Amino acid sequence: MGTDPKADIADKLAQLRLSFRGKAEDELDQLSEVAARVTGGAQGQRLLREDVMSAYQLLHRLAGSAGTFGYAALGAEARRLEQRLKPLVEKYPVQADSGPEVPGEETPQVINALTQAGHLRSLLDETSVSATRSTKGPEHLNDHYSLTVADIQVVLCGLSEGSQVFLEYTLSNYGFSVSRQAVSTLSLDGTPGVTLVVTGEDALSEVSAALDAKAGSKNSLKPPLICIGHRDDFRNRYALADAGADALITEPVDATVLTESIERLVSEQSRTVSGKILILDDDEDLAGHYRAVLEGAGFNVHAISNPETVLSELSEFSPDIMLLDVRMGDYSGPTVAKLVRFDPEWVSLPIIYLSSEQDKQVQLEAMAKGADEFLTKPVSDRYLVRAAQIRCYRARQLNELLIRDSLTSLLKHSYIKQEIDKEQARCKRLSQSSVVAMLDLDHFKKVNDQYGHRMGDSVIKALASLLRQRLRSTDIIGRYGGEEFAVVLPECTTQEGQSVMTQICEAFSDLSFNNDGASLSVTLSVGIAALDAFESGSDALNAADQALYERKKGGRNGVTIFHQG
Ligand SMILES: Nc1nc2c(ncn2[C@@H]2O[C@H](COP(=O)(O)OP(=O)(O)OP(=O)(O)O)[C@@H](O)[C@H]2O)c(=O)[nH]1
Repeated sequence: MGTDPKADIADKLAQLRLSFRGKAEDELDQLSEVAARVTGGAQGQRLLREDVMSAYQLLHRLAGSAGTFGYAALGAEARRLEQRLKPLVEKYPVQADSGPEVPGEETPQVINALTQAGHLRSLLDETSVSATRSTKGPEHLNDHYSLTVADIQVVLCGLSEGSQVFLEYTLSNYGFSVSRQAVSTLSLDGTPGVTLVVTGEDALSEVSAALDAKAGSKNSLKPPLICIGHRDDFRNRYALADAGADALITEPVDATVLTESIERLVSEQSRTVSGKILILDDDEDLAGHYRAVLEGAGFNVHAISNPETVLSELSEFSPDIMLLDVRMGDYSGPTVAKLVRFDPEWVSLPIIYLSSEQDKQVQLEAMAKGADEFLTKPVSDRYLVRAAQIRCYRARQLNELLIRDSLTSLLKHSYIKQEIDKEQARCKRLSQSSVVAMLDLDHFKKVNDQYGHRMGDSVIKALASLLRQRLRSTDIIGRYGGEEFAVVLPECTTQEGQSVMTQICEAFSDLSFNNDGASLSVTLSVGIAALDAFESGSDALNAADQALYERKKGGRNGVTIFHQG
Protein backbone atom coordinates (compact mmCIF):
# COMPACT_ATOMS: atom_id res chain seq x y z
CA MET A 1 0.00 0.00 0.00
CA GLY A 2 1.19 3.50 -0.82
CA THR A 3 0.90 6.47 1.45
CA ASP A 4 -2.24 7.94 -0.12
CA PRO A 5 -5.21 5.66 0.62
CA LYS A 6 -7.36 7.32 -2.05
CA ALA A 7 -4.69 6.71 -4.70
CA ASP A 8 -4.40 3.08 -3.56
CA ILE A 9 -8.13 2.59 -3.92
CA ALA A 10 -8.10 4.32 -7.32
CA ASP A 11 -5.31 1.93 -8.43
CA LYS A 12 -7.26 -1.09 -7.20
CA LEU A 13 -10.40 0.07 -9.02
CA ALA A 14 -8.43 0.68 -12.23
CA GLN A 15 -6.90 -2.81 -12.04
CA LEU A 16 -10.28 -4.40 -11.43
CA ARG A 17 -11.68 -2.51 -14.39
CA LEU A 18 -8.89 -3.86 -16.60
CA SER A 19 -9.52 -7.36 -15.33
CA PHE A 20 -13.24 -6.97 -16.04
CA ARG A 21 -12.47 -5.76 -19.57
CA GLY A 22 -10.31 -8.83 -20.27
CA LYS A 23 -13.00 -11.18 -19.03
CA ALA A 24 -15.75 -9.29 -20.87
CA GLU A 25 -13.78 -9.67 -24.13
CA ASP A 26 -13.61 -13.45 -23.56
CA GLU A 27 -17.32 -13.53 -22.82
CA LEU A 28 -18.13 -11.57 -25.96
CA ASP A 29 -16.02 -14.09 -27.94
CA GLN A 30 -18.07 -16.92 -26.43
CA LEU A 31 -21.24 -15.04 -27.25
CA SER A 32 -20.10 -14.67 -30.89
CA GLU A 33 -19.46 -18.43 -31.05
CA VAL A 34 -22.96 -19.17 -29.75
CA ALA A 35 -24.37 -16.61 -32.18
CA ALA A 36 -22.51 -18.27 -35.07
CA ARG A 37 -23.94 -21.67 -34.10
CA VAL A 38 -27.43 -20.29 -33.70
CA THR A 39 -27.39 -18.40 -36.99
CA GLY A 40 -26.06 -21.60 -38.55
CA GLY A 41 -29.22 -23.19 -37.13
CA ALA A 42 -31.28 -20.92 -39.33
CA GLN A 43 -29.63 -22.52 -42.28
CA GLY A 44 -30.87 -25.94 -41.44
CA GLN A 45 -29.11 -26.92 -38.16
CA ARG A 46 -30.88 -27.36 -34.83
CA LEU A 47 -31.32 -24.54 -32.29
CA LEU A 48 -30.16 -26.07 -29.00
CA ARG A 49 -31.70 -25.04 -25.68
CA GLU A 50 -28.19 -25.22 -24.20
CA ASP A 51 -26.96 -22.54 -26.62
CA VAL A 52 -29.84 -20.22 -25.83
CA MET A 53 -29.17 -20.73 -22.14
CA SER A 54 -25.44 -19.96 -22.44
CA ALA A 55 -26.15 -16.82 -24.49
CA TYR A 56 -28.67 -15.78 -21.82
CA GLN A 57 -26.19 -16.42 -18.97
CA LEU A 58 -23.40 -14.48 -20.70
CA LEU A 59 -25.72 -11.51 -21.27
CA HIS A 60 -27.00 -11.75 -17.68
CA ARG A 61 -23.48 -11.53 -16.28
CA LEU A 62 -22.55 -8.58 -18.48
CA ALA A 63 -25.81 -6.82 -17.60
CA GLY A 64 -25.06 -7.18 -13.89
CA SER A 65 -21.41 -6.22 -13.86
CA ALA A 66 -20.58 -3.89 -16.80
CA GLY A 67 -22.17 -0.81 -15.22
CA THR A 68 -20.20 -1.26 -12.00
CA PHE A 69 -16.93 -1.08 -13.93
CA GLY A 70 -18.04 2.00 -15.85
CA TYR A 71 -19.43 0.39 -19.02
CA ALA A 72 -22.96 1.63 -18.51
CA ALA A 73 -24.01 1.46 -22.18
CA LEU A 74 -22.72 -2.10 -22.52
CA GLY A 75 -24.57 -3.12 -19.35
CA ALA A 76 -27.84 -1.53 -20.48
CA GLU A 77 -27.71 -3.15 -23.91
CA ALA A 78 -26.82 -6.56 -22.47
CA ARG A 79 -29.76 -6.18 -20.08
CA ARG A 80 -32.13 -5.40 -22.98
CA LEU A 81 -31.02 -8.49 -24.93
CA GLU A 82 -31.04 -10.68 -21.82
CA GLN A 83 -34.68 -9.71 -21.24
CA ARG A 84 -35.54 -10.80 -24.79
CA LEU A 85 -34.05 -14.27 -24.24
CA LYS A 86 -35.46 -14.73 -20.75
CA PRO A 87 -38.98 -15.93 -21.75
CA LEU A 88 -37.43 -18.54 -24.05
CA VAL A 89 -35.05 -19.82 -21.37
CA GLU A 90 -37.97 -20.16 -18.97
CA LYS A 91 -40.19 -21.81 -21.58
CA TYR A 92 -37.55 -24.23 -22.85
CA PRO A 93 -35.36 -25.29 -19.89
CA VAL A 94 -32.20 -27.23 -20.69
CA GLN A 95 -33.22 -30.33 -18.77
CA ALA A 96 -36.56 -31.29 -20.30
CA ASP A 97 -38.33 -34.43 -21.51
CA SER A 98 -39.34 -32.70 -24.69
CA GLY A 99 -35.80 -32.84 -26.07
CA PRO A 100 -32.75 -30.58 -26.37
CA GLU A 101 -34.08 -28.24 -29.02
CA VAL A 102 -35.99 -25.00 -29.15
CA PRO A 103 -38.86 -25.28 -31.65
CA GLY A 104 -38.11 -23.81 -35.07
CA GLU A 105 -40.77 -21.08 -34.84
CA GLU A 106 -38.82 -19.41 -32.02
CA THR A 107 -35.60 -19.32 -34.03
CA PRO A 108 -36.03 -15.89 -35.65
CA GLN A 109 -36.40 -14.23 -32.25
CA VAL A 110 -33.16 -15.77 -30.97
CA ILE A 111 -31.30 -14.96 -34.16
CA ASN A 112 -32.51 -11.40 -34.02
CA ALA A 113 -31.32 -10.95 -30.43
CA LEU A 114 -27.92 -12.51 -31.04
CA THR A 115 -27.34 -10.54 -34.22
CA GLN A 116 -27.88 -7.40 -32.22
CA ALA A 117 -25.40 -8.73 -29.61
CA GLY A 118 -22.75 -8.35 -32.32
CA HIS A 119 -22.34 -4.65 -31.57
CA LEU A 120 -21.79 -5.12 -27.82
CA ARG A 121 -18.04 -5.21 -28.47
CA SER A 122 -18.08 -1.65 -29.79
CA LEU A 123 -19.69 -0.54 -26.49
CA LEU A 124 -16.73 -1.96 -24.61
CA ASP A 125 -14.61 0.76 -26.21
CA GLU A 126 -16.95 3.51 -25.12
CA THR A 127 -15.67 5.09 -21.94
CA SER A 128 -18.70 6.24 -20.06
CA VAL A 129 -18.77 9.12 -17.62
CA SER A 130 -18.95 6.78 -14.65
CA ALA A 131 -15.92 4.83 -15.88
CA THR A 132 -13.85 8.00 -16.02
CA ARG A 133 -14.95 8.83 -12.51
CA SER A 134 -14.27 5.43 -11.05
CA THR A 135 -10.69 5.30 -12.33
CA LYS A 136 -9.99 8.62 -10.66
CA GLY A 137 -10.90 7.14 -7.31
CA PRO A 138 -13.90 7.38 -5.07
CA GLU A 139 -13.42 10.99 -3.99
CA HIS A 140 -17.19 11.40 -3.96
CA LEU A 141 -17.43 8.98 -1.08
CA ASN A 142 -17.19 9.92 2.55
CA ASP A 143 -13.73 10.05 3.98
CA HIS A 144 -13.42 7.97 7.08
CA TYR A 145 -11.91 9.34 10.20
CA SER A 146 -12.31 8.56 13.82
CA LEU A 147 -12.68 11.25 16.43
CA THR A 148 -11.07 11.85 19.76
CA VAL A 149 -12.36 14.45 22.20
CA ALA A 150 -9.40 16.75 21.56
CA ASP A 151 -10.57 16.90 17.92
CA ILE A 152 -13.83 18.49 19.01
CA GLN A 153 -13.48 22.26 18.88
CA VAL A 154 -16.21 24.16 20.67
CA VAL A 155 -16.37 27.81 19.60
CA LEU A 156 -18.23 30.13 22.00
CA CYS A 157 -19.69 33.12 20.20
CA GLY A 158 -22.35 35.71 20.96
CA LEU A 159 -22.78 34.81 24.65
CA SER A 160 -22.79 36.97 27.77
CA GLU A 161 -19.46 37.25 29.59
CA GLY A 162 -20.82 35.17 32.52
CA SER A 163 -21.96 32.35 30.23
CA GLN A 164 -18.67 32.36 28.33
CA VAL A 165 -16.63 32.01 31.51
CA PHE A 166 -18.86 29.22 32.86
CA LEU A 167 -18.92 27.27 29.57
CA GLU A 168 -15.21 27.67 28.92
CA TYR A 169 -14.40 26.30 32.34
CA THR A 170 -16.94 23.46 32.28
CA LEU A 171 -16.33 22.25 28.73
CA SER A 172 -12.54 22.39 29.15
CA ASN A 173 -12.97 20.18 32.21
CA TYR A 174 -14.69 17.62 30.02
CA GLY A 175 -11.66 17.72 27.70
CA PHE A 176 -13.10 19.71 24.76
CA SER A 177 -10.94 22.28 23.01
CA VAL A 178 -12.75 25.55 23.70
CA SER A 179 -12.20 28.98 22.15
CA ARG A 180 -14.04 32.31 22.10
CA GLN A 181 -14.82 34.39 19.04
CA ALA A 182 -16.66 37.65 18.34
CA VAL A 183 -19.75 37.44 16.14
CA SER A 184 -18.50 40.10 13.72
CA THR A 185 -15.21 38.31 13.00
CA LEU A 186 -16.37 34.70 13.31
CA SER A 187 -14.07 32.46 11.30
CA LEU A 188 -13.68 28.73 11.62
CA ASP A 189 -10.76 28.51 9.19
CA GLY A 190 -7.82 26.82 10.81
CA THR A 191 -9.87 24.97 13.44
CA PRO A 192 -8.90 21.35 12.85
CA GLY A 193 -11.13 18.38 13.68
CA VAL A 194 -14.85 18.83 14.13
CA THR A 195 -16.15 22.24 15.03
CA LEU A 196 -19.31 23.09 16.84
CA VAL A 197 -20.56 26.56 17.75
CA VAL A 198 -22.39 27.53 20.95
CA THR A 199 -24.20 30.84 20.82
CA GLY A 200 -26.79 32.88 22.68
CA GLU A 201 -30.42 33.39 21.66
CA ASP A 202 -29.93 37.04 20.70
CA ALA A 203 -26.97 36.39 18.41
CA LEU A 204 -28.34 33.18 16.87
CA SER A 205 -29.61 34.59 13.56
CA GLU A 206 -26.42 36.52 12.90
CA VAL A 207 -24.13 33.60 13.78
CA SER A 208 -26.23 31.17 11.75
CA ALA A 209 -26.16 33.45 8.69
CA ALA A 210 -22.37 33.83 9.00
CA LEU A 211 -21.94 30.04 9.19
CA ASP A 212 -24.30 29.51 6.23
CA ALA A 213 -22.30 31.95 4.14
CA LYS A 214 -18.97 30.31 5.07
CA ALA A 215 -20.29 26.81 4.39
CA GLY A 216 -21.78 27.93 1.06
CA SER A 217 -18.58 29.57 -0.14
CA LYS A 218 -16.54 26.47 0.69
CA ASN A 219 -19.20 23.98 -0.42
CA SER A 220 -18.94 22.28 2.94
CA LEU A 221 -21.29 21.24 5.72
CA LYS A 222 -22.44 23.90 8.16
CA PRO A 223 -21.11 23.12 11.66
CA PRO A 224 -23.72 22.26 14.31
CA LEU A 225 -25.06 25.24 16.21
CA ILE A 226 -26.18 25.00 19.84
CA CYS A 227 -28.26 27.82 21.23
CA ILE A 228 -28.29 28.77 24.90
CA GLY A 229 -31.77 30.15 25.45
CA HIS A 230 -34.01 31.65 28.12
CA ARG A 231 -37.42 30.20 27.26
CA ASP A 232 -38.43 26.65 26.45
CA ASP A 233 -41.93 27.01 24.98
CA PHE A 234 -43.05 25.80 21.56
CA ARG A 235 -43.06 29.22 19.88
CA ASN A 236 -39.57 30.03 21.03
CA ARG A 237 -38.29 26.58 20.08
CA TYR A 238 -39.86 26.97 16.65
CA ALA A 239 -38.28 30.40 16.13
CA LEU A 240 -34.85 29.13 17.18
CA ALA A 241 -35.05 26.03 14.98
CA ASP A 242 -36.13 28.26 12.10
CA ALA A 243 -33.22 30.62 12.76
CA GLY A 244 -30.73 27.74 12.41
CA ALA A 245 -30.28 26.17 15.87
CA ASP A 246 -29.57 22.45 15.95
CA ALA A 247 -30.11 22.17 19.70
CA LEU A 248 -31.48 24.32 22.49
CA ILE A 249 -30.11 24.31 26.04
CA THR A 250 -32.05 26.44 28.46
CA GLU A 251 -30.47 28.48 31.22
CA PRO A 252 -29.27 27.69 33.84
CA VAL A 253 -27.11 25.40 31.73
CA ASP A 254 -26.89 21.79 32.90
CA ALA A 255 -23.37 20.73 31.90
CA THR A 256 -24.42 17.09 31.44
CA VAL A 257 -27.23 18.00 29.07
CA LEU A 258 -24.90 20.29 27.11
CA THR A 259 -22.12 17.70 26.74
CA GLU A 260 -24.67 15.08 25.67
CA SER A 261 -25.90 17.46 23.00
CA ILE A 262 -22.35 18.07 21.82
CA GLU A 263 -21.66 14.32 21.64
CA ARG A 264 -24.85 13.67 19.69
CA LEU A 265 -24.38 16.49 17.19
CA VAL A 266 -20.74 15.66 16.61
CA SER A 267 -21.44 12.00 16.03
CA GLU A 268 -24.21 12.88 13.57
CA GLN A 269 -22.02 15.39 11.77
CA SER A 270 -18.86 13.31 11.57
CA ARG A 271 -20.75 10.64 9.61
CA THR A 272 -18.31 8.01 10.73
CA VAL A 273 -20.88 5.35 9.98
CA SER A 274 -18.73 2.37 9.37
CA GLY A 275 -18.79 -1.27 10.22
CA LYS A 276 -17.77 -4.72 9.10
CA ILE A 277 -19.12 -6.07 5.84
CA LEU A 278 -18.81 -9.60 4.52
CA ILE A 279 -19.27 -9.88 0.73
CA LEU A 280 -20.10 -13.24 -0.82
CA ASP A 281 -20.03 -13.07 -4.63
CA ASP A 282 -18.57 -15.68 -6.93
CA ASP A 283 -17.53 -12.96 -9.39
CA GLU A 284 -14.19 -12.05 -7.84
CA ASP A 285 -13.78 -8.84 -9.86
CA LEU A 286 -17.15 -7.53 -8.80
CA ALA A 287 -16.51 -8.50 -5.19
CA GLY A 288 -13.11 -6.77 -5.45
CA HIS A 289 -14.75 -3.63 -6.80
CA TYR A 290 -17.37 -3.49 -4.05
CA ARG A 291 -14.67 -4.11 -1.51
CA ALA A 292 -12.45 -1.27 -2.79
CA VAL A 293 -15.37 1.15 -2.89
CA LEU A 294 -16.60 0.25 0.60
CA GLU A 295 -13.09 0.31 2.06
CA GLY A 296 -12.70 3.77 0.52
CA ALA A 297 -15.76 4.84 2.51
CA GLY A 298 -14.22 3.55 5.76
CA PHE A 299 -15.74 0.08 6.08
CA ASN A 300 -13.82 -2.97 7.15
CA VAL A 301 -14.57 -5.42 4.32
CA HIS A 302 -13.91 -9.10 3.79
CA ALA A 303 -14.81 -10.60 0.39
CA ILE A 304 -15.24 -14.32 -0.28
CA SER A 305 -16.27 -16.19 -3.40
CA ASN A 306 -16.92 -19.73 -2.15
CA PRO A 307 -20.37 -20.15 -0.49
CA GLU A 308 -19.16 -23.32 1.25
CA THR A 309 -16.93 -21.27 3.55
CA VAL A 310 -19.62 -18.77 4.58
CA LEU A 311 -20.26 -20.13 8.10
CA SER A 312 -16.63 -20.27 9.14
CA GLU A 313 -15.99 -16.81 7.63
CA LEU A 314 -18.99 -15.38 9.50
CA SER A 315 -17.70 -16.73 12.82
CA GLU A 316 -14.19 -15.50 12.19
CA PHE A 317 -15.02 -12.03 10.84
CA SER A 318 -18.26 -11.36 12.75
CA PRO A 319 -19.65 -8.78 10.30
CA ASP A 320 -22.34 -6.17 10.93
CA ILE A 321 -23.95 -6.92 7.56
CA MET A 322 -23.52 -9.33 4.65
CA LEU A 323 -23.78 -8.57 0.92
CA LEU A 324 -24.84 -11.68 -0.92
CA ASP A 325 -24.94 -12.55 -4.61
CA VAL A 326 -28.12 -14.29 -5.71
CA ARG A 327 -26.65 -16.75 -8.21
CA MET A 328 -23.31 -18.39 -7.48
CA GLY A 329 -22.70 -21.32 -9.82
CA ASP A 330 -24.49 -24.31 -8.32
CA TYR A 331 -25.54 -22.36 -5.26
CA SER A 332 -28.44 -19.99 -4.74
CA GLY A 333 -27.99 -16.91 -2.54
CA PRO A 334 -31.48 -17.14 -0.99
CA THR A 335 -30.78 -20.71 0.11
CA VAL A 336 -27.42 -19.67 1.56
CA ALA A 337 -29.27 -16.86 3.44
CA LYS A 338 -31.69 -19.44 4.80
CA LEU A 339 -28.97 -21.78 6.06
CA VAL A 340 -27.12 -18.87 7.64
CA ARG A 341 -30.29 -18.14 9.63
CA PHE A 342 -30.29 -21.69 11.02
CA ASP A 343 -27.68 -20.41 13.43
CA PRO A 344 -29.24 -18.27 16.22
CA GLU A 345 -26.15 -16.07 16.21
CA TRP A 346 -26.97 -14.87 12.67
CA VAL A 347 -30.75 -14.64 12.89
CA SER A 348 -30.62 -10.85 12.98
CA LEU A 349 -27.65 -10.34 10.65
CA PRO A 350 -28.78 -7.88 7.94
CA ILE A 351 -28.37 -9.49 4.53
CA ILE A 352 -28.45 -7.43 1.35
CA TYR A 353 -28.73 -9.18 -1.99
CA LEU A 354 -26.70 -7.94 -4.90
CA SER A 355 -28.25 -9.33 -8.00
CA SER A 356 -28.95 -8.84 -11.67
CA GLU A 357 -32.42 -10.20 -11.05
CA GLN A 358 -34.98 -7.58 -12.04
CA ASP A 359 -38.14 -9.62 -11.70
CA LYS A 360 -39.92 -8.18 -8.65
CA GLN A 361 -41.64 -11.50 -7.92
CA VAL A 362 -38.31 -13.37 -7.83
CA GLN A 363 -36.85 -10.59 -5.66
CA LEU A 364 -39.73 -10.93 -3.21
CA GLU A 365 -39.36 -14.70 -3.05
CA ALA A 366 -35.64 -14.32 -2.39
CA MET A 367 -36.32 -11.76 0.35
CA ALA A 368 -38.81 -14.12 1.94
CA LYS A 369 -35.96 -16.58 2.42
CA GLY A 370 -34.22 -14.23 4.79
CA ALA A 371 -32.78 -11.03 3.34
CA ASP A 372 -33.48 -7.42 4.16
CA GLU A 373 -32.86 -5.57 0.93
CA PHE A 374 -32.36 -6.17 -2.77
CA LEU A 375 -29.89 -4.06 -4.75
CA THR A 376 -30.12 -4.61 -8.47
CA LYS A 377 -26.81 -4.76 -10.32
CA PRO A 378 -25.23 -2.65 -11.58
CA VAL A 379 -25.20 -0.79 -8.29
CA SER A 380 -23.64 2.67 -8.33
CA ASP A 381 -20.76 3.20 -5.92
CA ARG A 382 -22.60 5.97 -4.12
CA TYR A 383 -25.77 3.92 -3.73
CA LEU A 384 -23.83 0.92 -2.48
CA VAL A 385 -22.07 3.01 0.17
CA ARG A 386 -25.30 4.68 1.28
CA ALA A 387 -27.16 1.35 1.53
CA ALA A 388 -24.28 -0.16 3.51
CA GLN A 389 -24.14 2.89 5.80
CA ILE A 390 -27.86 2.74 6.56
CA ARG A 391 -27.84 -1.00 7.23
CA CYS A 392 -24.65 -0.90 9.31
CA TYR A 393 -25.96 2.07 11.27
CA ARG A 394 -29.19 0.25 12.10
CA ALA A 395 -27.37 -2.98 12.93
CA ARG A 396 -25.04 -1.12 15.25
CA GLN A 397 -27.90 0.79 16.87
CA LEU A 398 -29.67 -2.47 17.66
CA ASN A 399 -26.49 -3.99 18.98
CA GLU A 400 -25.85 -0.90 21.10
CA LEU A 401 -29.31 -1.19 22.64
CA LEU A 402 -28.48 -4.74 23.57
CA ILE A 403 -25.07 -4.17 25.11
CA ARG A 404 -25.23 -0.61 26.43
CA ASP A 405 -26.77 0.79 29.57
CA SER A 406 -29.59 3.20 28.77
CA LEU A 407 -28.68 5.91 31.29
CA THR A 408 -24.99 6.23 30.44
CA SER A 409 -24.53 4.44 27.09
CA LEU A 410 -21.62 2.58 28.68
CA LEU A 411 -21.24 -1.21 28.41
CA LYS A 412 -23.58 -3.16 30.64
CA HIS A 413 -22.32 -5.31 33.52
CA SER A 414 -21.94 -8.63 31.68
CA TYR A 415 -20.32 -7.02 28.62
CA ILE A 416 -17.69 -5.10 30.57
CA LYS A 417 -16.92 -8.35 32.43
CA GLN A 418 -16.42 -10.10 29.10
CA GLU A 419 -14.10 -7.32 27.95
CA ILE A 420 -12.08 -7.61 31.17
CA ASP A 421 -11.72 -11.37 30.62
CA LYS A 422 -10.68 -10.86 26.99
CA GLU A 423 -8.07 -8.25 27.88
CA GLN A 424 -6.71 -10.40 30.71
CA ALA A 425 -6.30 -13.35 28.31
CA ARG A 426 -4.64 -11.08 25.74
CA CYS A 427 -2.19 -9.75 28.37
CA LYS A 428 -1.24 -13.29 29.40
CA ARG A 429 -0.79 -14.41 25.79
CA LEU A 430 1.37 -11.46 24.77
CA SER A 431 3.05 -10.85 28.16
CA GLN A 432 1.73 -7.31 28.22
CA SER A 433 0.52 -5.22 31.11
CA SER A 434 -2.93 -3.66 31.23
CA VAL A 435 -4.96 -2.25 34.06
CA VAL A 436 -8.48 -2.70 35.37
CA ALA A 437 -10.04 0.04 37.50
CA MET A 438 -13.16 0.00 39.68
CA LEU A 439 -14.74 3.41 40.28
CA ASP A 440 -17.38 4.34 42.84
CA LEU A 441 -19.04 7.68 43.55
CA ASP A 442 -18.48 8.92 47.11
CA HIS A 443 -21.37 9.39 49.53
CA PHE A 444 -23.73 9.02 46.64
CA LYS A 445 -26.64 8.05 48.84
CA LYS A 446 -26.50 11.57 50.31
CA VAL A 447 -26.72 13.11 46.82
CA ASN A 448 -29.90 11.17 46.15
CA ASP A 449 -31.32 11.83 49.57
CA GLN A 450 -30.60 15.56 49.58
CA TYR A 451 -31.10 16.50 45.93
CA GLY A 452 -33.30 13.73 44.54
CA HIS A 453 -32.84 10.79 42.23
CA ARG A 454 -32.87 12.97 39.10
CA MET A 455 -29.86 14.89 40.30
CA GLY A 456 -28.23 11.53 41.16
CA ASP A 457 -28.82 10.36 37.59
CA SER A 458 -27.29 13.57 36.26
CA VAL A 459 -24.16 12.99 38.31
CA ILE A 460 -23.88 9.40 37.02
CA LYS A 461 -24.28 10.61 33.42
CA ALA A 462 -21.69 13.33 33.96
CA LEU A 463 -19.13 10.80 35.15
CA ALA A 464 -19.86 8.56 32.15
CA SER A 465 -19.44 11.49 29.83
CA LEU A 466 -16.20 12.60 31.49
CA LEU A 467 -14.77 9.08 31.22
CA ARG A 468 -15.64 8.94 27.52
CA GLN A 469 -14.05 12.31 26.93
CA ARG A 470 -10.92 11.80 28.97
CA LEU A 471 -9.97 8.20 28.22
CA ARG A 472 -8.38 6.88 25.01
CA SER A 473 -10.62 5.46 22.31
CA THR A 474 -9.02 2.05 22.96
CA ASP A 475 -9.94 2.08 26.66
CA ILE A 476 -13.11 0.20 27.57
CA ILE A 477 -15.67 1.65 29.95
CA GLY A 478 -18.64 -0.06 31.59
CA ARG A 479 -21.29 0.65 34.17
CA TYR A 480 -20.67 -2.15 36.60
CA GLY A 481 -23.59 -1.46 38.92
CA GLY A 482 -25.67 1.52 40.18
CA GLU A 483 -22.93 4.06 40.97
CA GLU A 484 -20.01 1.73 40.22
CA PHE A 485 -18.02 1.77 37.00
CA ALA A 486 -15.30 -0.50 35.61
CA VAL A 487 -12.63 0.58 33.16
CA VAL A 488 -10.00 -1.36 31.23
CA LEU A 489 -6.85 0.54 30.25
CA PRO A 490 -4.97 -1.63 27.75
CA GLU A 491 -1.18 -1.49 27.45
CA CYS A 492 -0.72 0.52 30.60
CA THR A 493 1.20 0.05 33.88
CA THR A 494 -0.47 0.47 37.29
CA GLN A 495 1.53 3.72 37.81
CA GLU A 496 0.31 5.11 34.49
CA GLY A 497 -3.22 3.95 35.30
CA GLN A 498 -3.02 5.67 38.67
CA SER A 499 -1.95 8.92 37.06
CA VAL A 500 -4.76 8.82 34.45
CA MET A 501 -7.42 7.99 37.03
CA THR A 502 -6.13 10.66 39.43
CA GLN A 503 -6.61 13.29 36.73
CA ILE A 504 -10.13 12.01 36.19
CA CYS A 505 -10.88 12.21 39.93
CA GLU A 506 -9.62 15.80 39.97
CA ALA A 507 -11.58 16.85 36.89
CA PHE A 508 -14.74 15.20 38.26
CA SER A 509 -14.48 16.90 41.64
CA ASP A 510 -14.11 20.24 39.78
CA LEU A 511 -17.49 19.80 38.07
CA SER A 512 -20.31 21.63 39.74
CA PHE A 513 -23.91 20.55 39.45
CA ASN A 514 -26.69 23.10 39.68
CA ASN A 515 -29.77 22.41 41.72
CA ASP A 516 -32.33 25.19 42.15
CA GLY A 517 -29.67 27.84 42.53
CA ALA A 518 -27.50 25.71 44.83
CA SER A 519 -24.46 23.96 43.42
CA LEU A 520 -22.85 20.75 44.53
CA SER A 521 -19.80 18.76 43.62
CA VAL A 522 -19.18 15.06 44.04
CA THR A 523 -15.99 13.04 44.40
CA LEU A 524 -14.91 9.64 43.21
CA SER A 525 -12.87 6.73 44.61
CA VAL A 526 -10.91 4.33 42.42
CA GLY A 527 -9.13 1.02 42.97
CA ILE A 528 -6.84 -0.40 40.31
CA ALA A 529 -5.05 -3.68 39.65
CA ALA A 530 -2.76 -5.08 36.95
CA LEU A 531 -4.66 -7.55 34.76
CA ASP A 532 -1.56 -9.59 33.95
CA ALA A 533 -0.86 -10.25 37.65
CA PHE A 534 -3.92 -12.52 37.98
CA GLU A 535 -5.09 -15.86 36.69
CA SER A 536 -8.45 -14.56 35.49
CA GLY A 537 -10.28 -11.34 34.73
CA SER A 538 -12.56 -11.80 37.75
CA ASP A 539 -9.57 -12.24 40.08
CA ALA A 540 -8.14 -8.94 38.80
CA LEU A 541 -11.52 -7.27 39.19
CA ASN A 542 -11.80 -8.51 42.80
CA ALA A 543 -8.35 -7.09 43.47
CA ALA A 544 -9.37 -3.71 42.02
CA ASP A 545 -12.49 -3.88 44.20
CA GLN A 546 -10.38 -4.53 47.30
CA ALA A 547 -8.18 -1.56 46.43
CA LEU A 548 -11.35 0.53 46.04
CA TYR A 549 -12.46 -0.61 49.48
CA GLU A 550 -9.08 0.47 50.89
CA ARG A 551 -9.55 3.85 49.24
CA LYS A 552 -13.00 4.26 50.76
CA LYS A 553 -11.58 3.42 54.21
CA GLY A 554 -8.62 5.75 53.69
CA GLY A 555 -10.55 8.93 52.91
CA ARG A 556 -12.11 8.49 49.45
CA ASN A 557 -11.56 10.97 46.53
CA GLY A 558 -8.52 9.39 44.89
CA VAL A 559 -6.87 6.25 43.56
CA THR A 560 -5.40 3.20 45.34
CA ILE A 561 -3.37 0.45 43.67
CA PHE A 562 -3.95 -3.14 44.82
CA HIS A 563 -1.03 -4.63 46.77
CA GLN A 564 -0.86 -8.33 47.64
CA GLY A 565 -1.01 -9.32 51.31
N1 LIG B 1 -29.79 8.35 41.15
C1 LIG B 1 -29.37 7.11 41.09
N2 LIG B 1 -28.91 6.52 42.22
C2 LIG B 1 -28.47 5.27 42.15
C3 LIG B 1 -28.46 4.55 40.95
N3 LIG B 1 -27.95 3.32 41.22
C4 LIG B 1 -27.63 3.28 42.52
N4 LIG B 1 -27.94 4.46 43.11
C5 LIG B 1 -27.81 4.86 44.50
O1 LIG B 1 -26.47 4.90 44.88
C6 LIG B 1 -26.40 4.86 46.31
C7 LIG B 1 -25.20 4.04 46.73
O2 LIG B 1 -25.11 4.16 48.11
P1 LIG B 1 -24.08 3.39 49.01
O3 LIG B 1 -23.75 2.04 48.37
O4 LIG B 1 -24.59 3.38 50.39
O5 LIG B 1 -22.76 4.19 48.91
P2 LIG B 1 -22.41 5.73 49.03
O6 LIG B 1 -23.48 6.53 49.67
O7 LIG B 1 -21.98 6.18 47.67
O8 LIG B 1 -21.21 5.71 50.00
P3 LIG B 1 -19.69 5.29 49.72
O9 LIG B 1 -19.67 4.39 48.51
O10 LIG B 1 -19.29 4.58 50.96
O11 LIG B 1 -18.93 6.54 49.51
C8 LIG B 1 -27.75 4.27 46.78
O12 LIG B 1 -28.46 5.29 47.40
C9 LIG B 1 -28.43 3.88 45.48
O13 LIG B 1 -29.83 4.06 45.52
C10 LIG B 1 -28.98 5.17 39.80
O14 LIG B 1 -29.02 4.62 38.69
N5 LIG B 1 -29.41 6.45 39.90
